[in-house]
Amino acid sequence: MSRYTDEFRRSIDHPEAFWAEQARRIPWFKAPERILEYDEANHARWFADGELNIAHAALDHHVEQGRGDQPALYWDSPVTDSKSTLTFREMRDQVASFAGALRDLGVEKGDRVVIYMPMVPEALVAMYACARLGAVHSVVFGGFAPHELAVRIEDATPKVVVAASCGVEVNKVLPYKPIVDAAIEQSAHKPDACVVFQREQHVAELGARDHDWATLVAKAEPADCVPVKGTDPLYVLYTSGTTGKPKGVVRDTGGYAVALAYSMDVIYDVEPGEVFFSASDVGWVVGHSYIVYAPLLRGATSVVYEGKPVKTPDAGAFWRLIEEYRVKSFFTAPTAFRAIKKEDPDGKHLANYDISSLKALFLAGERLDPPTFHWLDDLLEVPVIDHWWQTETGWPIAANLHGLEPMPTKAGSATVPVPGFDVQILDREGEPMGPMEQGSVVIKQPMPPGCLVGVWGDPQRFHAAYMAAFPGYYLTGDGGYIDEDGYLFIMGRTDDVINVAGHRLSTGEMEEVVGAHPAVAECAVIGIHDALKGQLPVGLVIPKDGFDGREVELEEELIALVRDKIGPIACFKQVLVVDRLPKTRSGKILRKLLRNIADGKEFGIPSTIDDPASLEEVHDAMKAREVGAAHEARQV
Ligand SMILES: CCC(=O)SCCNC(=O)CCNC(=O)[C@H](O)C(C)(C)COP(=O)(O)OP(=O)(O)OC[C@H]1O[C@@H](n2cnc3c(N)ncnc32)[C@H](O)[C@@H]1OP(=O)(O)O
Repeated sequence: MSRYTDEFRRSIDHPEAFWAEQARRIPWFKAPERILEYDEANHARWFADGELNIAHAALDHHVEQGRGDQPALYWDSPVTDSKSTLTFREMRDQVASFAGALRDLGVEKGDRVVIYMPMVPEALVAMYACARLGAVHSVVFGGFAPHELAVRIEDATPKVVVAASCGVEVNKVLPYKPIVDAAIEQSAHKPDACVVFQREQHVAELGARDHDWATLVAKAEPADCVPVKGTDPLYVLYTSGTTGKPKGVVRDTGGYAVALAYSMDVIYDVEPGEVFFSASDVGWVVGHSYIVYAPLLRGATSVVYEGKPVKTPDAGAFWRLIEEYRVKSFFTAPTAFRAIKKEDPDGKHLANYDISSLKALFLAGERLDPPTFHWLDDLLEVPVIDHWWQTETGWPIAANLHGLEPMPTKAGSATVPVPGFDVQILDREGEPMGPMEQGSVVIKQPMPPGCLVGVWGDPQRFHAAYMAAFPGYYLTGDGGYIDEDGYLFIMGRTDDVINVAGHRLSTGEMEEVVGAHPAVAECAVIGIHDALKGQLPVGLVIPKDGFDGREVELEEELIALVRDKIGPIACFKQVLVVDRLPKTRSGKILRKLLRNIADGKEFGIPSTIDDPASLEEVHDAMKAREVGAAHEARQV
């Protein structure tokens, strides 16, 4: 039996024994004795009686073990022309001081703190400071508009909001304070206080509710780590669902710490003292798991990068970082390499750098398309590893287990299920499917440690969204198949969630925004293939009777509305005005068919269609506006 097969079987056949063993990777205050339990809704709960603090495990513990002078973070910010290093000791001390400042504002165990910050070390300090107090952080990505921030503030009801005065994009400074103020204005819940970390690129004006980070910290006493239970929440991270309201994914503390520590070993193969670089953002789950928590838990150094793959200053940026910080494992989204490939198709920048420290490249956040895989595989002398996971799972579901038993790669496959994840493919009736048969990708209960334990404040939604479709299984929302060798192929979402540049977005939410425009009678937003960003949203709208404005103006207004309500990362840039939308006789818009047309695929006219002519009209409109590859679509 291979090492992988042995480990995987043990994790599935004897989960309690397997995870009790992995739990020894963590310095608990009180080691767990109750390893796996089920709550009243029959969902797994891990390490319920264990006591720990993840800030202690990731910082204080390493200082106590003699790593105090080792860098915990390398911050590299080409957009502000700055760099700095924080050792484990400095990081622990900054976290303890900021935790003291939060405590002075009344933050206690279980309170929520919303964090709206760019890729600066203080974002990580704020997250760890919450963890130190046992408070629950909820980080919101800086590319979200005030409305999105407001929805999250209203749902999480934080006592305090922590923000930076600004974010810095390639060539623009984005003041954050007006966004935070507008969000608090829109939210029914008002936090007691807002702490602002002032950046020199833009200093924010502070109001009555606001506190300056530096002033607060200067007078705060450092706070000790508050012991929390293994099952106590560490954070809430919102993710797009099929409806307008995002879901607050709740992560526990003990299971998450154990899963991350395990993954750093068996998947990413990073040892204490080595350097891990994840080019993402603290606002996404990749940032939470593999910029903030996992590297430091492992005693490794994390690179915090405030820049882009291209234009900061060029397509050699990642290679420069790998050389400069002697990065061993590097993780990013495929879209980042598509951007590099576009600017530097022959990979010429690579020749300027010594990347011999790099032992593996990991990609996730969206499907690694075979052309990008082959481009990287030809360019690099290290394994190019696609792996698949979700905000909900917090760590990889399927991967090539580089630290356990590297396997041959297959383009388009995330390789094999990670130990702990009993991945299965089910048909519509919930029956298991055979090799090569495509169906719903599900995970048989119990989910391993580290996965979501609920939707914040909404147990019903947790059950309905993930557990109800196939009792006994977690519904991933992705479709795919397993081949004869046990390799998993993820083919895309089975719902209306789209992936734009590695950002998971809801077309349903965009439809709510577009449909709220006074001139719009009906609309559909579909995700179409895009060579750079993976997918892009396109709107199709039917104006209200009597609409006498100009279509081009309506399009501009709708684009501005989505940018204003959701944010620039929605990349909503094209709207078609049509007379009718193809629907079934029961009134359901035929979105899959619309997607197929926009993607240039062959399409048939379904027998359930209400009015076949509507399809031809939309196809003509798409061709006229050069939407995607609609000109290649053929009716069969
Ligand atoms: C495995 C579990 C997961 O899936 S977790 C999610 C993993 N996903 C990721 O890590 C995301 C990967 N994508 C990226 O890092 C970026 O898209 C990369 C590839 C770097 C490209 O960035 P960029 O050129 O800015 O394009 P974009 O599509 O991201 O941005 C579109 C517009 O939004 C803006 N934006 C972006 N980030 C911010 C931010 N933090 N604050 C404010 N605005 C932001 C961009 O400037 C851009 O705006 P504009 O439309 O040009 O005005």
